Amino acid sequence: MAPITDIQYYCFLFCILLVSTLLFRSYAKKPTNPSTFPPSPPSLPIVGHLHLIGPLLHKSFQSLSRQYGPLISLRLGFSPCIVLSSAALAMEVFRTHDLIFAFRPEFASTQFNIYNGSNFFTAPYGTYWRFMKKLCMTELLADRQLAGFVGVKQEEIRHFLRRLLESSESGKPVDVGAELTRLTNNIICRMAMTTRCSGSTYESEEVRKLGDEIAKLGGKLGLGEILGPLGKLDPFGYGKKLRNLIVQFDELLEKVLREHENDGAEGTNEGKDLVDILLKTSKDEKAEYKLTRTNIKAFLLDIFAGGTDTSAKAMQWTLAMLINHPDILRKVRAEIEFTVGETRLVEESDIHNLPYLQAVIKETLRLFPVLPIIGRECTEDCKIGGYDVKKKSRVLINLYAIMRDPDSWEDPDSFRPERFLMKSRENLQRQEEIKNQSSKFLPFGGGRRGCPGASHAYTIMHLTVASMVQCFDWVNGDNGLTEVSLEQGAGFNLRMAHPLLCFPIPVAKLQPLIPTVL
Ligand code: HEM
Repeated sequence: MAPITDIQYYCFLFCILLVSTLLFRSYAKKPTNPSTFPPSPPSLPIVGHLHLIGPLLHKSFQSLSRQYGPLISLRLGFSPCIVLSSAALAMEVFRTHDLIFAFRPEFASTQFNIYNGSNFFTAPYGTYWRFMKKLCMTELLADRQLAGFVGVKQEEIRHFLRRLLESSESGKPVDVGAELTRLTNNIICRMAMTTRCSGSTYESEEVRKLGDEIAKLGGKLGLGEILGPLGKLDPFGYGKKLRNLIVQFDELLEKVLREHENDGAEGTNEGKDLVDILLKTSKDEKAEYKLTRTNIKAFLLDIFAGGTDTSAKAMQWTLAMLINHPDILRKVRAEIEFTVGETRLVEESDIHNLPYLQAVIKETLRLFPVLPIIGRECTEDCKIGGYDVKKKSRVLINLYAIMRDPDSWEDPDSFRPERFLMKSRENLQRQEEIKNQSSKFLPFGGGRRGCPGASHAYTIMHLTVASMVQCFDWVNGDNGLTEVSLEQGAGFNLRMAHPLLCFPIPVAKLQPLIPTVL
């Protein structure tokens, strides 16, 4: 069958909506007391509010919330949802009602996942989720465990710098996004399984590619959500493709698990990778939850699909902002030069002495949260912002709007890393302001379902961006323009609309430090 175009896809979705909504409306009941429910913009009979939504969902939600308030009720085709766009309301979800909102909505696409029901990301709040969360925080993604991978991260960043240097020698621009994705994938892959794959890089490379494709297809399938239950019909076969990819992923992981089992995973966790820890836990008869083989593979899929592309995209935005703000790039470099000197490459242990670099990363995540919207579902009726929210409502939290809200942030659309810095002589009011940032700076979500990989993501972003700035000057490779286009691409992730192509120019005195052979 010839590949379908996006236009055909949208037309098809529209036709199905037209027919099915007419049927649905004849059965649907109106709420008994609509006035206590969140306000809703005027809707059309068939598409609901779809006509108000552009290709950038987070931006469309942001402009609707500016018009109708920070809590609105929408219907996107067949999908009703409540959209929340202020820090105060997010805190009601993450703090006041954290427990009843510790669930994720069920998406039609999950039925194409052969691990459905075993993933950590989508798991309902219950024994399995609590067990995995604890395992993440105390072992898998605990600082102690991550510290054991300092060498892996350093080595992979050296490889990355080497590749940049080779590109600069070839005179061709580098696709920065592709290189960063390769870097973050390689790091996660080695952390998860490479202690046993080091002899044959085939599995790790394949797992990396599949994880990447699965994440992309998952995003595409999300579009079918507007069909509601009809999305399950999988009109264009994306679901089938997704299932096939996960089956391939599964076969590779089986091989990796068997290799690990043959080598044995006894003793302490020291020097062990994530698969070792997961296998050891699955054999623990006294564990509060009996981890299955499918749980292990589903968790690995979660961290490949959710933990690599995210950091890579955030770093692309950071570099773009630094190219567009050369004065800020100079400050980051000066800080590195002052702290690290010019005789060695920056290391993980230097990061805590680089507050300005940290502020730059935070400011980028504030302006460009790579997961701009997060979904939660409540298990009980509750009140948010004084409005009634019904049990099982799908609540979408617009992190993008929250972190650009003029009521929370001064000059919200400007890139000003200084807002995250506190000087020792700062007045009390400013100290209080910085302390309060945690309730409105939410790139990793919040509450008990907040991202467990934040600490790892920060380390990778700090170290990589510091290395890129320390070793190279960056010139935009797009048609000789000085500034990088900050246009956002369509999709569920906040990505750049155009590939970030750049010429890395090595800083002469540091070039000899980039290893030629690793
Ligand atoms: C810049 C990088 C990253 C960003 C911006 C990010 C952001 C997020 C966000 C917004 C959520 C949803 C939180 C919520 O519902 O409140 C999330 C969940 C999650 N993230 Fe990340 N993430 C990043 C990197 C990572 C990494 C490196 C890993 C793993 C190594 C990871 C693993 C997860 C997992 C497993 C969940 C699901 C947690 C749950 O449902 O309990 N993330 N992330």
